Amino acid sequence: MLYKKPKVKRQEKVMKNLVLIRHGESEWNLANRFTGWTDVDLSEKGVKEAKNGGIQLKKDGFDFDICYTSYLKRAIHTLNNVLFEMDREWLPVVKSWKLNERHYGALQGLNKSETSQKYGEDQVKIWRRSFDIQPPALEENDDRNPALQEQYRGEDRSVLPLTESLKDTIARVIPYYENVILPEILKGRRVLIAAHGNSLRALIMYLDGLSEKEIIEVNVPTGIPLVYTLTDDGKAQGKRYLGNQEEIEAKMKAVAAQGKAK
Ligand SMILES: O=C(O)[C@@H](CO)OP(=O)(O)O
Repeated sequence: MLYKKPKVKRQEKVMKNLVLIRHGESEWNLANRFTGWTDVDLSEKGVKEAKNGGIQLKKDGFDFDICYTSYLKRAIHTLNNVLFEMDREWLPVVKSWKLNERHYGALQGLNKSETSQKYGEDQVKIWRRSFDIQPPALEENDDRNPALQEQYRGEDRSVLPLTESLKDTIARVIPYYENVILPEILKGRRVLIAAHGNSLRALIMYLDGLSEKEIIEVNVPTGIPLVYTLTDDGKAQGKRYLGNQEEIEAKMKAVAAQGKAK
């Protein structure tokens, strides 16, 4: 018999992975300074964390077709180190300032503990983790105004921030995700996003459908791959951090504690 009727298989929902990674420890994470759009590099430990992230992804059998990152070198260098360890430096990488860290306004450069000693831990937690309260803004004529920086020279000045709340960050991260990244995922491309504590919190809030209260307690550890399982239409089904869960828990607590007066 030449033709055998194929057995009909039950149609299974195709699951897709989306991997997020926060940059490794930066020089200003190490110095415990508010960073935002300040373009500081990774610390030595941060480079190791990024490399370990890549080693872990490779060990767990992950592969990607396209990567996204911000305009800030701590995220770009993290992605480069991950891709180096995976022998995937040839992958296409798309950069956008829409994935930048939340703009921390006039707090940028200040030490988080000293700021807590001066203004109180409660105020610092509001600045760090409230949903819609902006830190004090930069002056227009401040050198740190993105409108005066080369990286943003192609942008309409009116869309560039002088400070941002998480809500403001969501207003740029999520449209970028929905309009640029999600269509690639839906086409079946395996996506890796290397970004920042608060631009990833914006994405996590959206993917997990968290409330304004729930997102307050979410802290993203540096250099640890976060794997989302998505349904074939892009809805998040679950997520997990790769690696030693106790270490990851300790890293999240350390991020939360950065605002302590000590
Ligand atoms: O300083 C920053 O830009 C961010 C990330 O490092 O800090 P925080 O965790 O305080 O929001």
